[in-house]
Amino acid sequence: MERIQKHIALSGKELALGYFHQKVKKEILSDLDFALLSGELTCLLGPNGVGKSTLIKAILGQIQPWKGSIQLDNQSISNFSLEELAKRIAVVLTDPVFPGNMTVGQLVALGRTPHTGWSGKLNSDDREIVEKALSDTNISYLREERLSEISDGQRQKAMIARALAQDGQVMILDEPTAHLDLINRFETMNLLRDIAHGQHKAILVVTHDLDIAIETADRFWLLNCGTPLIHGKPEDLILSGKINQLLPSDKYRFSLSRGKMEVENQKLGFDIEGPLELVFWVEKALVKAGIQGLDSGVSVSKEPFLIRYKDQDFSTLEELVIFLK
Ligand SMILES: Nc1ncnc2c1ncn2[C@@H]1O[C@H](COP(=O)(O)OP(=O)(O)OP(=O)(O)O)[C@@H](O)[C@H]1O
Repeated sequence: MERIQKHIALSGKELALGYFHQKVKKEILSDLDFALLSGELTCLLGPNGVGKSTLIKAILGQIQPWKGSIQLDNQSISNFSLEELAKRIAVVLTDPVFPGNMTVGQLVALGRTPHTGWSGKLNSDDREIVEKALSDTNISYLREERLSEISDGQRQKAMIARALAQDGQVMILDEPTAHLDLINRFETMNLLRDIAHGQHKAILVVTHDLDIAIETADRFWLLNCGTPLIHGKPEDLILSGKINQLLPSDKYRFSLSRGKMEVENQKLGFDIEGPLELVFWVEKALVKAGIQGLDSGVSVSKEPFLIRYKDQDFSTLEELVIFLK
């Protein structure tokens, strides 16, 4: 099989990261290795407080590793000034503060700041890059709109356009879908994947949005307390069961057939017969209603949808639950 050699844009080796809290050393991440590949959308997932933002801060040069090193294009990031890093790594943080009266065009133009210096004066190349960033994110029509007068989804696209205008090889986004509805969450992540693939950028997204990440990411990094970073294609991590690393307890499980986390259902004291996909939802409704034991089984059929219990037919689960209670 031909092996495709991927370009490692950013890597970390044997990293130890942490903080001093009242002069006491508090190590958050130990012995951490990672490699962020160009041309891919990578999602970093892990529970609250595990150290995802801490890792991002280290990549951005805001905190220094206690041990190990981070390499950007095979050079230690400690060799780069913060200005140089800003030219190469664009970042989109969760709750950025920009004046509401700033226009989308002005925000995206700010992405050129690391290249223009203090003057902020754009030359024709800069203007072209800003226009391209607006058009790549499909928001050219918003150029003159004020940030306070556009939707959360549009503002997130504008933030991504600003990061694109920065024209770095690496883009890092901290929870870019946090305030968005389902469709905008998909759109944002699909846009990021298109950018990673089309412009060969290495994109790292910190997210708690497992469903959308499974649909869109090329690679997962799973971070958990005290264990090495697990990485791989989402589908490989699901099939190998490594995805369960994200689960806090046995109460939850990752359903292979449904592709998402589920609460482990208590075992019912009766049978439900019928097509599997219908049985699943009948079981869910009965468990939620606290119905665990019945005198006889339940059957469910499709077309017409009917639930039968003791010779009686119900056309909705609501009717069945009312009857059983
Ligand atoms: N400036 C700081 N000084 C001391 N401890 C800190 C500091 N910032 C974060 N921490 C601690 O580091 C740990 C990791 O925090 P971090 O914000 O990196 O987690 P996270 O994985 O990004 O969490 P979340 O998913 O909630 O955003 C937490 O225990 C936090 O309290």
